[in-house]
Amino acid sequence: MTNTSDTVKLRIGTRGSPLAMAQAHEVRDKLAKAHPELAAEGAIAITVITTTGDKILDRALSEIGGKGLFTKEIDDALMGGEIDLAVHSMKDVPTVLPDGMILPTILPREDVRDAFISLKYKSFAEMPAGSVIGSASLRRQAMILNKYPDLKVVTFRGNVQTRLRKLEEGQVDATLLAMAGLNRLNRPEVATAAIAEDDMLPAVAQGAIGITIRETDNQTHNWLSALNCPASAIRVTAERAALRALDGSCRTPIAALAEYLPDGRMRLRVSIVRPDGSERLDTERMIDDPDLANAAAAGTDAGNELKERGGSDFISA
Ligand SMILES: NCc1[nH]cc(CCC(=O)O)c1CC(=O)O
Repeated sequence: MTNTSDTVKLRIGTRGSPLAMAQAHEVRDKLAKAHPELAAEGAIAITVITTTGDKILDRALSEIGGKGLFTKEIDDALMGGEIDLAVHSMKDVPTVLPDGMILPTILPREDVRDAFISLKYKSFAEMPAGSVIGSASLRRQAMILNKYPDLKVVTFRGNVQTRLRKLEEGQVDATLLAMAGLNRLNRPEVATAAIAEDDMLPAVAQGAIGITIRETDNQTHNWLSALNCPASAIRVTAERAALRALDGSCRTPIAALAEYLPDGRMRLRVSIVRPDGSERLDTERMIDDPDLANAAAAGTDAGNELKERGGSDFISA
């Protein structure tokens, strides 16, 4: 008699979107490769969990409000013991984790840039005044309006297929997605161009995948240690510390990017933008000998500086 539940050694929880599924499979494959005891067919189960963010498709995420739109239901399954680890796009993970949960693993980070996608134009600069760009991200909308005040932005959600159809129908002239997502879906050709970080600073942790587990689960923790990328973890830690410092402000568009320089130092850039694009504040920190602790300290410091400079007016606008 074969009973699959006997053979399952590890249960991965994930959202069901094509991108989330690709990420979960990547983690399963890496674990199976690193640990012979997980390599047998069926040793790692993948459980799909629907989140609030997956159910509400007709509104901007900022409008639905609250934190953890893509994580809450998965957190509950993890803490309730229905799954042993959860794979997340770190961009969607709130900066404060529920009690008893840890984030021991960040995979090697993908391309951090946003993709410009249009059937008519090669870049924002080519677009005539009044052209319409669809995005559900307050950060992308605000960054576009800040740099190109003559362009129009509208709220626009959906997967790659839906967006391409809407572009073809002419509902919008361009849309944006993360390069990382397109690459993981094996659809890099969908990007008309990658937008340089200087032109559009990415979201905190864009392009990074993180894995959460129960704090007490040493078995899973040990299995995962082979998968962590320390450099990516330090970068994400710096950016998330900045976000956490600014957090009361969940409607303020925030962007941040930590990068290693050729000399080994880390450069952290953080920006906040008014939703209508009318004002933008930037700051930067250089981190010598970056590690998790000094990256977090630099991020907190940068976030606090912007919070102070922006004041309550900017932050809750
Ligand atoms: N919920 C949106 C989301 N969360 C993570 C990604 C992309 C992948 C990544 O940044 O790691 C996306 C889609 C997008 O912005 O295009």
